[in-house]
Amino acid sequence: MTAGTIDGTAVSRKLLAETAERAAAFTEKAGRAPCLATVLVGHDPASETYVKMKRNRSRKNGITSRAVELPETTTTDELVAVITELSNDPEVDGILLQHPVPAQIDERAAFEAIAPGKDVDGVTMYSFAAMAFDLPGFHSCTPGGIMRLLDAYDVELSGKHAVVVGRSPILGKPVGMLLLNRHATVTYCHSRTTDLADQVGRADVVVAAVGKPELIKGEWLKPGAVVIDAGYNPGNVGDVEQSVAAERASLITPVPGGVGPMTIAVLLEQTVSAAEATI
Ligand SMILES: Nc1nc(=O)c2c([nH]1)NC[C@@H]1CN(c3ccc(C(=O)N[C@@H](CCC(=O)O)C(=O)O)cc3)C=[N+]21
Repeated sequence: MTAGTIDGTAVSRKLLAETAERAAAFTEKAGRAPCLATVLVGHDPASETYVKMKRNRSRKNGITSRAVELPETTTTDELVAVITELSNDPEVDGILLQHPVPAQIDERAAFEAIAPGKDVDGVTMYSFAAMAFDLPGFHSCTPGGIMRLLDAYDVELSGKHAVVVGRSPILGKPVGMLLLNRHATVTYCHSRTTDLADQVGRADVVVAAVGKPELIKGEWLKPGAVVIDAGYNPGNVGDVEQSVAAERASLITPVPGGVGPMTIAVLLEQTVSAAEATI
C-alpha cells in the first residue's frame, strides 16, 4: 500500500480563508481588527522563525499582531507581569507565549497569567479542563489542528485504537483527550514505555508527538494505519520514518506541509473567535 497524503497546507488554506472572512466582518462591526499578542522570550532561532510565521500569517488574514520580545534573562515575575498586562488590555484578543521559555522561568506560572478568554493557544489549565470535559473552549493549537485534519479526511475514530506517542502538556496529553472525546480507545506511550513498537503496531491511528527525529519506524505500523506526524525537529524532520511509513500507512501527514500549517490556522481562527466574543 502507498499512503495517501494528508495535505495540511490545503486544509489550512481553507480554514485561513474562512478565518480571514470572519476577521473582516469583525473589523467592520467593531471598528478594529482582531489582535493577537505574541510573546517571545530569548533568541531561540526556531522560536523566532515560528513567531515570525504566526505574525506574517496574522497580517495576511486581517489580524493585527502585537509583538512582545523579552530578553533571555527575564524572570518569572517579569514575564507574568507582561502577560497580566496583555490579559487586561482591551485591545488584545489573544495571547501566545511561545514555548519553550528559558529554564529559569516557571512556564506554567506564565501560561496561567493568560486570561482564559484570551487563551487562543489553549495552554492554560482552564483550556485543558475544557478539552478534558469536552466543553466549549479553546483547543491547544496543534491538537486542534490534528483533529481538523482527521475530520477533513473522514478518518473514523469511534472504536478505533489511537496510540499517542508523547505526553507533553500542550500536545500529547491534550490530543489524547480530544481523541477520547471522539470515542477512540487511547493509549499513551512515552519515554518509560517498554514496548513502543508493539503498541504502535496495534494502532489504527498513530499520533507521533515527541520531538525525536524518526523515532517511529515504518515497519512497526499496522498496514493501513493513519499516521499523524506532529514532531517538530530541526531541519523539518518528523518523528516518523516517513519513507517506510508511507509504504504501510493508508494516510500520512508529511513534514513539512502536514500538522505545522494547521497549528497556525487554528491559532488564528481561535483569535477571531476570542475577538467575536468581545462584541
Ligand atoms: N505556545 C506554543 N504554541 C505552539 O503552537 C508552539 C509553540 N509554543 N512552540 C513551538 C511549536 C511548534 N509550532 C509550529 C508551528 C507551525 C509550524 C509550521 O507551520 N511548519 C511548517 C514548515 C515551516 C518551515 O518551513 O520551517 C510545516 O510543517 O509545513 C511548525 C511548528 C508551534 N508551536
